[in-house]
Amino acid sequence: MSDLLELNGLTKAYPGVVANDDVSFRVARGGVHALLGENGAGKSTLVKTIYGLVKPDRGTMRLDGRPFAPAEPRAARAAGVAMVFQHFSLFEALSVAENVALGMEDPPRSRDLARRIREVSETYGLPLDPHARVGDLSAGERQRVEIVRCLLQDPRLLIMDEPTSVLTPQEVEILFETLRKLAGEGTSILYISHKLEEIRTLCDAATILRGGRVVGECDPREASAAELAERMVGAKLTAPRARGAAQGGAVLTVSGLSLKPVSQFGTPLRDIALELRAGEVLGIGGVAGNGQDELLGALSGERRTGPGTIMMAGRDLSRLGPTERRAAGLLTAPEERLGHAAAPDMTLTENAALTGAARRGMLRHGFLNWHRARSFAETVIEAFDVRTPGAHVAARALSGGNLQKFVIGREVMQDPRVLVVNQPTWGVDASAAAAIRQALLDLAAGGAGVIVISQDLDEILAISDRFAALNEGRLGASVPTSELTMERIGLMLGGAHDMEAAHV
Ligand SMILES: Nc1ncnc2c1ncn2[C@@H]1O[C@H](COP(=O)(O)OP(=O)(O)OP(=O)(O)O)[C@@H](O)[C@H]1O
Repeated sequence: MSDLLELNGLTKAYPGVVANDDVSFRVARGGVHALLGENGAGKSTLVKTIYGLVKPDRGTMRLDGRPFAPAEPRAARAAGVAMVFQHFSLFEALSVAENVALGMEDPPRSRDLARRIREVSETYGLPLDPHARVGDLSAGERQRVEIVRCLLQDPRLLIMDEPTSVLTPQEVEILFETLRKLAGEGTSILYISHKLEEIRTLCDAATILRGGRVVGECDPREASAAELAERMVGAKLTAPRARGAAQGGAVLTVSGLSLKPVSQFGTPLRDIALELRAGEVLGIGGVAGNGQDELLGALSGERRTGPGTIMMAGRDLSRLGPTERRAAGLLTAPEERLGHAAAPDMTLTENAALTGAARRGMLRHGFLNWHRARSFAETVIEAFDVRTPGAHVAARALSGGNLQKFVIGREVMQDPRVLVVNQPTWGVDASAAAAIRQALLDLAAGGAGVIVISQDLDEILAISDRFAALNEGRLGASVPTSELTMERIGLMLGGAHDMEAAHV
């Protein structure tokens, strides 16, 4: 197999950090090449360089043997490079075809475009209706739109940054079949993921980055996931400590909680009830878009619900706003870290003050004590191993996983009575994910109640005492995790919990 892409000595520095340091490797034609590395290792910077979004300080690239230095994404696309980003960039109110047309330099007439979308989606097994409105599509279908948009450009290199984090296991299967077919036809794929088992089944080559440098190349099919993880971090991983917290009385009782969606694309919450005891972790699973964001919004106080629906140790919190709920000890960390959990242009100190001011004694006579805010931010950075030059750095300059560690650490370190987190380890590397899970377990062991909303079933099974499924805005009855099988979970996620219980 000849090489399609060749990187030679790529170097890119940001203030205080060398994101890519003399990076060289080759991607074979028709190869599925993984880019591995812990959070902040420099993976995104590297693929952004290939896609013309980042200009390297030094180093060169060759595509098909010819010098390649795209000044902007348009130039990279013209040369046959396509990229599917971690975050979707689609307009919900527009149709699939309209969204695809927006990303094209020279879109064909709409009837022709709809036909081409159908052709591509049939050829690659990615069922998609060109006239469907994007707002009505699931996360997996939205990703198909992004992929089909790339395929219409006939790419020679397709870059995918964490493509499976929002997909169900079935959708992952479909995606992998598509990628294998593309590779079989000669398209090269550069694939970033923290899910090492997936990399082992999909990829035929891997480059491992650590601290911006290439520290190894391997065939991931011949390495175990543990070996890959250890090469990424350069140390042996420790398994999470088991815990044995005694569970106390109820700290949070939710009953009759219903909520209308904010937009026509939202999910209503329907008569949700749950009881969370001190010292326990309740896992809430479900396919994306079944009310996870809405449930978090109702618990955080961003949306208000009827009186008596949210009770904390006998006190009615349902009419209180987020600040008052925080003061009472009910803390939350939403899924979307940039923009929701953290303000992108604010420094880490400012972001620490945003949610930590009251509980960490930063307010005096209505003024903020910046010294305390900074020292709280520094404590979180230290305790959660957030890789950044310091607390003065803006949230948007952190790599995704490092910002996630900061956001979770900021809440954990405020000593909550109840902590609710949504997708706590999304985009976080294996060792940092283990650290975050351990922090949640420790919090529960210390007597707090913890609710973990996640699409990662392995995660839920690893840390929860009980599991409940969210399906179309309804929360099924919870079941002790020790009694669960994958088959039963599948039925619960599909909304069949009561039927299933009746058969047991
Ligand atoms: N625009 C920027 N300004 C300042 N620093 C940046 C910028 N972009 C990235 N960095 C820094 O460069 C380093 C590499 O970041 P990068 O996003 O490439 O890592 P990554 O391997 O993709 O991480 P993750 O797995 O968390 O997404 C990090 O230390 C990050 O903080």
